[in-house]
This record gives sequence, structure tokens and C-alpha cells, in this order.
Amino acid sequence: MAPATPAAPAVSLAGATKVYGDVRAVDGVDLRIARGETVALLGRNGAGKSTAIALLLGLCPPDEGTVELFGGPPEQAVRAGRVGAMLQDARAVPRVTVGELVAFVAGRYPAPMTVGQALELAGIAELARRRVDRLSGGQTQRVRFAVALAGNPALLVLDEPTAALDVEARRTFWESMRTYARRGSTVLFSTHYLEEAEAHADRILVVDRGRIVADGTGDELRRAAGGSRVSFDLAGRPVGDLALLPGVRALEIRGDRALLRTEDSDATVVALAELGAIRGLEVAPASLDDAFLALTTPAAKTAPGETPVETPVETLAKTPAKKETV
Ligand SMILES: Nc1ncnc2c1ncn2[C@@H]1O[C@H](COP(=O)(O)OP(=O)(O)OP(=O)(O)O)[C@@H](O)[C@H]1O
Repeated sequence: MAPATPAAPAVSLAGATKVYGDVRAVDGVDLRIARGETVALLGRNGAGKSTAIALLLGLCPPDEGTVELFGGPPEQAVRAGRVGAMLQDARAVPRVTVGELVAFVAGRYPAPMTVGQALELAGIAELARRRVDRLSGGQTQRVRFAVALAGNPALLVLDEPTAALDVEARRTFWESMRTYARRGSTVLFSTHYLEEAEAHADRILVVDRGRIVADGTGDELRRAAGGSRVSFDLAGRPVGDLALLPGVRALEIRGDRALLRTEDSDATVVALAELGAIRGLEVAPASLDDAFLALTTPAAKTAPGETPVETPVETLAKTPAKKETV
């Protein structure tokens, strides 16, 4: 008997590149997302998240490289009804009701959900008879989620899905998304919110200037970006050599307090003790914010008061976050 061929990944990009004039919006991205994974694309404004999503939905062709969904061209997967998407710039269709819109979209898929199921899952059952052009921003966002779900797709792609939602609507949205993901679907969502990426994705891809600069869980990103923060009172001590202490990746001075981002807090603390610089010493785990800033702040744009010790992005590229022990 021939060995079973492993199923192609849900998403596969190899050297995918999209260039707009001087901007490499997506720059040689290699990426595989297995079926059933929930993955967050995290990045600042203009990092390339929406362009990467457009490439993988087949909305624009890559200038270089390849993009595949379920082992074939994106257009094929989209035509076969395997993909549902919620994009940023979708406009409301005038005059139709929410129920009509979701029924229309569902009708174009081979094995859709019922309209009731899609509305229920998106938390908007009560909006079925409302006109889509007369809804609030948050309601419209949830209608778009229902539209993305309507075809019962194997891959759900959500571009900043919680952008217009208040705290309560956000919570409901993520519950719905998790319920859907638990059915075995693959979910890819983009976000600016670190805490959302960590709370709701199995894996976070940090995107910066068109590249994936980190790939792992929140803990893995924290470790990869420099595991701890060590701070102490300078008490008039000169700053000069602190950035060169063992383990230190970045130094920030706030008033009379020095904050060191370090990948080896033990070695840093021992070195500080040898210098007698231990007044008010505190050691804390790096936050995901620290990691994100370390991963995405180019050296030329370092925050005021912060001295980069090396380019964290390069360090990460050499050390795949996924292989680290957490
Ligand atoms: N159609 C286009 N024409 C020219 N430049 C573009 C186009 N689309 C995107 N860009 C540029 O490509 C880069 C990546 O943009 P993209 O919209 O993919 O980023 P993003 O991470 O989704 O940002 P945001 O979080 O603000 O939505 C930006 O510099 C943007 O200005």
C-alpha cells in the first residue's frame, strides 16, 4: 500500500514578495500554517499585514515567490469555498438586511452554515432583520464576521477583526472565534493588540517591514527578545559601561533609574553586584510589549533614552523562537 501523503498545509508561502514602488510591502516571506492552527499576524501600522493577507487570498499576485492554500493556488481554494475572509475595507451593501446578506454569501458556498448558525456564532442573531447600511461600526464588524463564517470555511482569514469593537464586543468576538477554531478550522488574524495575539493564537508571527521577524508563542517571543528587565537606582553613578554588561541587550535611563533588558538576568545581576550597583535592584520578566518593541524598533528609530546593544531582529533570525525551551 502506498504511504499516505501528508495533507498540504492550509497556508504555504515561499519567498513571497510584493513591491509597491520603493516599498517592499511583503519581502521574501516563507511561511507554513498547518491545518487547525490559529495564528496571529502582529505588526505596527504599515508592517505589511494586510498585503500578506491580500497575497494569500489571491487578491493580488506576488511579484516573486509562491503562495498556496491547501496545496493549490489561492483562487482555487477560494472558488472551492474553503476560505472565508473578513477584510478591512469591505463596504456595506445598501438596503439588504443582515439575514439576506448572510444568506446570499452562504448560497455561494458548497457546504455553508445555516444563516441562523452564522448569526448565532457571530453573536448577532437579533440583527437578522436590520438593514446592513444602518448599523453601528461594531455591529457592522460583527456582520462581516458572520459573512466570513457563512460558508463554513476550512480557513478563516481576519484582518484586524476587533478594530471597531468595544471591550464587551471584543470578548464575545474572541469567544466565537475560539468556538469556530475548535471545530478544526485554521484561523489567521492580524492585530495591533499584543494581548489579543497572545490570548487567542497558538502562534504569533511578528511582521516588520514586510518580513516575519519572529515566530512563536508569547513566551517564546519574550525569551527571544531578551528574557528579563533588571532595574536599579543609579544613585549618581555614571551610565557609561552598563550596556556592555553580560546578557544586556538594551539600556534605558528613566530619571535616576537604569532599566536593562537582558537575556541572562543572573549574569547581569552578578555583574551589577560586582560594580556595587544594586540599590533598589528589581528583576522582572520582560513583557510582551518589551519583546514587541525589541523585535520591531529599527536601531535608527530607537526610543528616546534607549541605547540598542544589538539588533534583536538579527539575533532572532539566527535563533528560531520555536526551538527554544520555555
Ligand atoms: N496599494 C498600495 N499601493 C502603494 N503602497 C501600498 C499599497 N498597499 C500597501 N502599501 C504600502 O505597503 C506597506 C505595507 O502596508 P500594509 O497595508 O500591508 O500594512 P499593515 O501592516 O496592514 O498596516 P495597518 O496595520 O496600518 O493596516 C505600507 O508601507 C503601505 O503604505
